[in-house]
Amino acid sequence: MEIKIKPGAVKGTVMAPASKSVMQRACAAALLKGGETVIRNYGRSNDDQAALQIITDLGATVNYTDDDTLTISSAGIKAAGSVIHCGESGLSVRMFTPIVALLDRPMTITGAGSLLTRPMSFWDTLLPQLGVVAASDKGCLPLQVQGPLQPADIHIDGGLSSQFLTGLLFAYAGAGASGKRIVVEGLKSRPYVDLTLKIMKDFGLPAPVNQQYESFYFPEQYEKSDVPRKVDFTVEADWSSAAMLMVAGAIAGSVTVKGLDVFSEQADKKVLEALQDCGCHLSIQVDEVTVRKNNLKPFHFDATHCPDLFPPLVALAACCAGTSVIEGVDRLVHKESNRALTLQEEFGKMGITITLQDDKMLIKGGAIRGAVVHSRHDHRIAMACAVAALAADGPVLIEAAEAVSKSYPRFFDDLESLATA
Ligand SMILES: O=C(O)C1=C[C@@H](OP(=O)(O)O)[C@@H](O)[C@H](O)C1
Ligand SMILES: C=C(OP(=O)(O)O)C(=O)O
Repeated sequence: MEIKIKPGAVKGTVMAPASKSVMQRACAAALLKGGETVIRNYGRSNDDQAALQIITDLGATVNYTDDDTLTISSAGIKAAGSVIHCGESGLSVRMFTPIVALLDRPMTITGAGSLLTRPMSFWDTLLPQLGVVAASDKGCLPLQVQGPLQPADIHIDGGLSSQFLTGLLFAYAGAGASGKRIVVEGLKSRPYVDLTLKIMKDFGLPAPVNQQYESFYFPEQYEKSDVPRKVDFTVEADWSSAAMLMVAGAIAGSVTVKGLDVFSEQADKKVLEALQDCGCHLSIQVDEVTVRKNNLKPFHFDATHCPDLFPPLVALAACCAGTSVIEGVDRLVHKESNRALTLQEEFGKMGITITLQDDKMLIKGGAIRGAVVHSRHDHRIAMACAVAALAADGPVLIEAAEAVSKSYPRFFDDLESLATA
């Protein structure tokens, strides 16, 4: 699908979509908790649908109650088939792999698109330490696993992705880990682990003690949770998607994003710091944020623990008078695309110069040219190009724009609703 974005001002209010990071975790938690779970404001992205399909294939029943609500019923993990399909979701494959390995039978875990080339060799070395026979295909999907996983004291590397740890924390809880410790070296994307722990607690799962992100300890005895067996859970709005809309406001008019929780654990809430630093008008209420255009000055931002902010912040930096610096480039290699390179190449087509220097990205703000760009099948590249197009000197045609459905299927409708001409 090709989408043409015409430059122009934006003005209006948009309700942020549900967070896929929260929705997918809620699916895992509902499966492991058992009993009935009501999920309100459920996510509709492709990644959310992948998670719902996975828990269905692991024995849960999903019923759509109304337009906003679904109910998950689970009687523990049971697989009817032997293949689990994770679509294109990195979180789903990494979170559900150790959960699938709780089963005492051979299972195949696979996926599609960019997920087929993302690194999974972590499991080849880690799962055998937990009594699981595991084999990837030369470090990639499909993965073959045969459990049951038995929690043990382990030492892992947290530098590549936090998602492996998220999966292990859920699986340890599901296996009733007691007196077991996961020691983590160099954990990145830390707020995502906070989100995991929060959702575990919301669902009454036994959560470990977080010892300064260096070790996660499952005590021998837990305080009994007072969370009822039936959980009624509302999926928060997504700060990652909202960041795109806020940047649209900062560079091209005025946008209010509603539904956001300013007390959220979500990593990408940190976008507010960059918006503050670049000098746009910012009004932050408890559940909405308004961003208005102003003369924008360059900013310096560390995205090591919130890597998904690179694409919207590159669009923002392209409109700042000077060179902005974003740190944490190493975190981008294994996303849906190699995002540092795809940002450099696609923004280059729009006349924006991006230099990669060690772990830093330098974005020289300047005139944005109308151009033909390609999403590279990466949702955040498609959205970032669309937002930057608002400030271009001519239309920007985005090829393979359907990529946005991975996280934000309504993105182009919402952007269009903000157009003033
Ligand atoms: O746990 C999550 O929901 C996510 C964690 C992050 O990945 P890494 O931990 O690999 O950085 C982020 O980039 C991804 O979009 C979602
Ligand atoms: C990297 C992302 O997601 P995942 O790793 O879950 O595929 C993303 O949404 O930008």
